[in-house]
Amino acid sequence: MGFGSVKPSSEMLDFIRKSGGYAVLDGGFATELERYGANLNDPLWSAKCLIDSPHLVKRVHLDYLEAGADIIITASYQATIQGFEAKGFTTEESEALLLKSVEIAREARDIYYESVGNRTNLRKCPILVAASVGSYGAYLADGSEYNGDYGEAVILATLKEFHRRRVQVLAESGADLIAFETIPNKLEAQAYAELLEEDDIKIPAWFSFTSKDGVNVVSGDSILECASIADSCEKVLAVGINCTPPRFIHGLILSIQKATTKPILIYPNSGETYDAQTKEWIQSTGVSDVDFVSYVNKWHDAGASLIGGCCRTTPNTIRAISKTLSKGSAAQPSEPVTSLPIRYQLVK
Ligand code: MET
Ligand SMILES: [Zn+2]
Repeated sequence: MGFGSVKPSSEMLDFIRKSGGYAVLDGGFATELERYGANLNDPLWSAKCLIDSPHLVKRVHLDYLEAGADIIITASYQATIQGFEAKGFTTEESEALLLKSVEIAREARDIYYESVGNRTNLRKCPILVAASVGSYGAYLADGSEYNGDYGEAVILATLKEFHRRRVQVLAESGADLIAFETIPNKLEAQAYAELLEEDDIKIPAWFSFTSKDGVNVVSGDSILECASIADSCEKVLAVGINCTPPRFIHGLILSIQKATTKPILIYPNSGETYDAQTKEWIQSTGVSDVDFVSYVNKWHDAGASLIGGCCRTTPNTIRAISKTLSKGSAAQPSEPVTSLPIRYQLVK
């Protein structure tokens, strides 16, 4: 199934409609890897497991699929060619590791489909694999993805150059879409939008920003301006917020709606705060799964249609979100989708 001349955002709306009015995203990926014993204290963070424990990456994808995720996000958040090269990998090996992140997610999806067997017919929609692209700040691994402060030396061209090859490789990887996650500022959103257009990227993308005050994105740039950049880019199929405390989500959904009619995605963290110095989450401020899930129908009613969790959320959170939305949603799938996952193809 190809997009033809149809806009990605309307294709996503169709996907959501077929899913019964919403789709469930997965939850914290690195969090789960750590729960399985992975040590992520490394500049590559979760991407380190692509090198030393791919079996855990597959396991975590499967856990989220079993918990009810309709869209799974690859372990490439902090996987960059520059980061792998710094570890001594060649450019070719680094690109192969990026591809591997998508291969593992696709394998997990195949295993899941096989495991549910005939019950696949009961699925409301195909499962999508979203190739994660974390921000430049995530590569720096100094916490600047949470303040968006890259200094004056980093200009639009720097960010485009930094991300270009990685985006090209992931676009040809067999993923269904690219998930630009935890975008901390306007400049990086602009860089992604220009790359998507100039490099004739053949798969669509979502733009997901991060906020720490519920008003602006973490750099202080206006969420309205950020969402407008996403709105203007035809290859962007959904716009939203991730890795942001649950208490800010409702207001941010209302703000994003002022800038775009594209589907809105939200996958908040647990509400705990990340300490970039100690590289630890401060536990005391978080909300429990029960509290988290109590917001979910409110977010859906406010207009979010793609809902999941980010750091410190778990398969239990996703299971609870899936259950809550299925109870709260009056809409039923309008038609069963029995085919294997669609591969989005943009034809210019
Ligand atoms: N998808 C990524 C993960 O769950 C997002 C991290 S946000 C810092 O690990
Ligand atoms: Zn996160």
